[in-house]
Amino acid sequence: MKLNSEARAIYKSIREEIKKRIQLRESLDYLDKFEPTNDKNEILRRQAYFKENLPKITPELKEILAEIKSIRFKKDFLHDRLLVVDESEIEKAQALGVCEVSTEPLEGHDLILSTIGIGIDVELSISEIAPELYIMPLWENRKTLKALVQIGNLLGKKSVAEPILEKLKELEEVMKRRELLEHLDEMIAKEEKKLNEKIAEKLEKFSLTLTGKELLEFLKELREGNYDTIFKHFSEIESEILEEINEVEKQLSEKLNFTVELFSRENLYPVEVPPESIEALRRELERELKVEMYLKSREILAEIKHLIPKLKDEISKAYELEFLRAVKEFTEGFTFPELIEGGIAFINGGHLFIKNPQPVSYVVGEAPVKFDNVNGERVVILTGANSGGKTSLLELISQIVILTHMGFPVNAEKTWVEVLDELFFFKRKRSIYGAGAFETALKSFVRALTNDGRKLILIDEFEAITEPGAAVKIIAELLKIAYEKGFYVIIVSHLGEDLKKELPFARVDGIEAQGLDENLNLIVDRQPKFGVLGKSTPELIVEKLYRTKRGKEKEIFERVWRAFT
Ligand SMILES: Nc1ncnc2c1ncn2[C@@H]1O[C@H](COP(=O)(O)OP(=O)(O)OP(=O)(O)O)[C@@H](O)[C@H]1O
Repeated sequence: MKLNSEARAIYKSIREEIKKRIQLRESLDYLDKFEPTNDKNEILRRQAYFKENLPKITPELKEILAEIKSIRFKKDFLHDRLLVVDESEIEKAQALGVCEVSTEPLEGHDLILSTIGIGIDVELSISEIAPELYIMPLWENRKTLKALVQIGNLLGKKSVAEPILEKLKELEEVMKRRELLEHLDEMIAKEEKKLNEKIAEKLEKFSLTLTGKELLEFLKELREGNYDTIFKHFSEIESEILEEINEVEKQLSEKLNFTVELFSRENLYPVEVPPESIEALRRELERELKVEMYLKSREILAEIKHLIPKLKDEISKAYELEFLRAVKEFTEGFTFPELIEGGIAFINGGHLFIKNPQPVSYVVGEAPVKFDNVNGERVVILTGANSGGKTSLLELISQIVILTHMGFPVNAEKTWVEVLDELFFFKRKRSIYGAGAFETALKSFVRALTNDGRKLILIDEFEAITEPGAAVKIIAELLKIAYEKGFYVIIVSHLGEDLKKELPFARVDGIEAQGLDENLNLIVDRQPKFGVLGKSTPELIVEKLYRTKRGKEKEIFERVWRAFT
């Protein structure tokens, strides 16, 4: 379906409304599949799709879907491992491109894998050589997996994320240690500090327990060359300190699942861990964890690899579900239009961008709905009060027509729409006057009339850019052409009376102001009266000014107002 630039702007604002409700970037692509179309079957197909799927959306899905992230399995070159293969396999192994390949063991790798029995046995496949490339993205996206499980439960379809998560649990232990390794320095520094505080306390207590009597005893033993006793006394404290050190090392070993000997026994106070010992420990731990990580990943992958294509499927289904959820949120209270031939009509349509709009019903052409004073007119002149809602009505009609052609439910209680080839919306340009503006407007209006096809042409006050006399002639002639070509036209005009004389086939509708409310605001019935010329009621504006102004101005407004009464 073709839209002129102002109709396209309305389409864009509708898209924006849906877009801003979509929480996942990947779901935005679905919106592109719903461009307005003039293919009736396609519209019916889209309606069937929404009718089937929108009821599945429940409110709980919003929060769960927000957790979904795409899981990317990227190929990467792992520098920590070497693959040793036979001369004949070298090309194939290199083509995998995931790690260094050689025909003999080389120095400097944490992991040696091999097809010829030098190191851990592997086959020539990425999942055997670098299983972490699959397992790590899954591990890092556990939130997505959990969300998929929840979505599955809500929709009554078991998710493959469930067995994947179950298997990934086997990785928890290694991962915990990996995390500890990241904080190794802090952890050791903390233990070191705690230990030194404890030793300081012990030393202080010990020095207090050395009484004067004991001191004299020591001197005696010393004189007699009885060093053992003295040594025994002092070594008590030394063994207590060593015990403390052992205890701390035991705890660290348990945490890291690795025998740790860090503290120097040479210097007992303050105890110190030499930086090179920490470094050596880190290297050792890293190496061990790498091997463990590799083996566990490989084992897990062997069991879940076949589930990955299904998982990818589920994720793209989740993106689609998020699109549908946003559509459902946007179209709450909307209904599906019926596709008919011969006209466009709706009952109680609500403008999308007016807060608490008064619902409006409208018809152009023939539709299976009866309104008084309506006889299937295809050309309508919309007249009436200033700020009555004429422009807003044209916008509402565009919104309903565009949503229909997108295959969406529409913002009205009941709707009938003929499938169209083109929608034109000519907006009034308030600020541009003069020959240039007139010429441009005339050209685009004529362009809208040239080709054949099923068209709806909406025009907002064409006469504003030329003088009323000429405007009647021009508009009347153009509307005759539109009528002859079978186009639907709704034109806002203050020249309703004059145009009606020229165009017997056209209907004139009117939006009317009913008076002023207690705050002197215009009370307008936004529902146009069919077949009735709408008065523009400037006397109400005059009355408002007379009632709100003071002094000399008030007197003048009063005189003008009296002229109406
Ligand atoms: N159905 C409605 N319900 C509530 N408010 C509405 C409705 N239609 C229009 N309005 C409000 O009325 C005001 C005037 O609307 P609009 O500009 O469409 O009137 P208009 O008849 O085109 O005015 P003008 O004669 O100045 O061109 C706007 O503020 C709009 O939000």
